[in-house]
Amino acid sequence: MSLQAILFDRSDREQVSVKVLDQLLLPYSTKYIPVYTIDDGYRVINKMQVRGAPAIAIVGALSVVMEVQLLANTSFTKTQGFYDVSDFDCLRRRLKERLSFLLSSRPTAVNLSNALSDVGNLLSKSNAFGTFRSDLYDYVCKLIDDDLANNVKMGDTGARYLLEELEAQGFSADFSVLTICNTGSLATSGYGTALGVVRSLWRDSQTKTASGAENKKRKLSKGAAKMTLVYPLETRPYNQGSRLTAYELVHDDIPATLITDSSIAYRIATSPVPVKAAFVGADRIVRNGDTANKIGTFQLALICKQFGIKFFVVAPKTTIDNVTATGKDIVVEERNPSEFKLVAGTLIDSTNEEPQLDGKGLPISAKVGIAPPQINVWNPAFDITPHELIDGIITEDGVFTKSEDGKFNLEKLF
Ligand SMILES: CSC[C@H]1O[C@H](OP(=O)(O)O)[C@H](O)[C@@H]1O
Repeated sequence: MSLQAILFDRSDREQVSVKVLDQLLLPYSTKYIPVYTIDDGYRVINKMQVRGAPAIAIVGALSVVMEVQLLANTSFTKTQGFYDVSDFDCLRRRLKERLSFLLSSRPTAVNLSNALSDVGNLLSKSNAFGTFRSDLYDYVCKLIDDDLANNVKMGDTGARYLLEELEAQGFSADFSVLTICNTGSLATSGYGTALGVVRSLWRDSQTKTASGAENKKRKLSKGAAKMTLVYPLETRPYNQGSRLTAYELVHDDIPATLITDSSIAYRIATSPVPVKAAFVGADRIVRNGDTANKIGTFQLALICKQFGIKFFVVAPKTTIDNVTATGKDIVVEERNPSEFKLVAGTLIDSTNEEPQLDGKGLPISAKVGIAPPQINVWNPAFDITPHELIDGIITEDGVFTKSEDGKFNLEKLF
């Protein structure tokens, strides 16, 4: 059973419900927060209780579904004055304002913007509330289902691509890979993007180790190279690599060693199992291939270049920004200084390293200061990796590499 960031009960399309896993409490507490309105959606996205570009887009769109569901409830509409439900044109205008508000929750990841612009288009073309509500429900279900299917496809495609490259180089031993940020089940509707490739590589190594014809059939490549170790980087903000990616790797029993972002070069130089690739996610890929991703990705790409290690971006087409020409025009979100100066986590008993529990038996959350409160802080959530440092962009439509002039041709994705 994979970890689930979003619980969407769609068994009755007239009465759906949405809950979001509070990722700020992981890995010690599992608590789901109900989402009833666009304000709830804004809050969980903005506070980073839900994270990951695809998951943010899904939760944003689901919060619109929930607010629209409320608007179909007469006992609710009778007691509010915010929406004029008697006139669909007025309702449409109000909902469009609400979409702009929701979009401001996190500006860099393009998936939310793409999804809300699709929802806006549905609104524009609908001429009755009922049709809009129904089209919206169908749209969100497809967004969720496509995301999962595309992740599995990207995972296998990326893994096969690397394994075939290694085979072509005559490399047939065990290897390790690097990954940054949170790109797994918790960041998507399941399986993950960059972590999806890691999952596929691990499945392939297990089938190579196991015997039997059935296992042989499931191998992704003929070669003998096997991924036996993953290095997730701890990753800011909120150390999402250690809280979320490490948690998923432990959950799936994939051998992993967590490292700090500042130890990449030394780890590559000294790893007992050679590092053969880095797989990273993306929050926005623009027309020339420049990619916004979690802060630290750019330095990871530079170090990989120095060591001759392949660097791949893994993202679905919902992460493509087909309007912006280059990375210079991407707006990079800056987080609150307190997210850097204070560390939030679970109180741990230092004698046995077990979480300390409150009267109800629940882990106690705590914040501790790790910097002088007066210090100025620069805390960008993302950086931009120039396309020159990217060897391949893995999408559900295949692996895109650069032509001889050093340029990506991503036209097919636009
Ligand atoms: C499939 S994840 C894409 C992207 O989302 C993460 O951002 P955040 O956790 O801040 O929402 C991270 O940068 C990933 O690469």
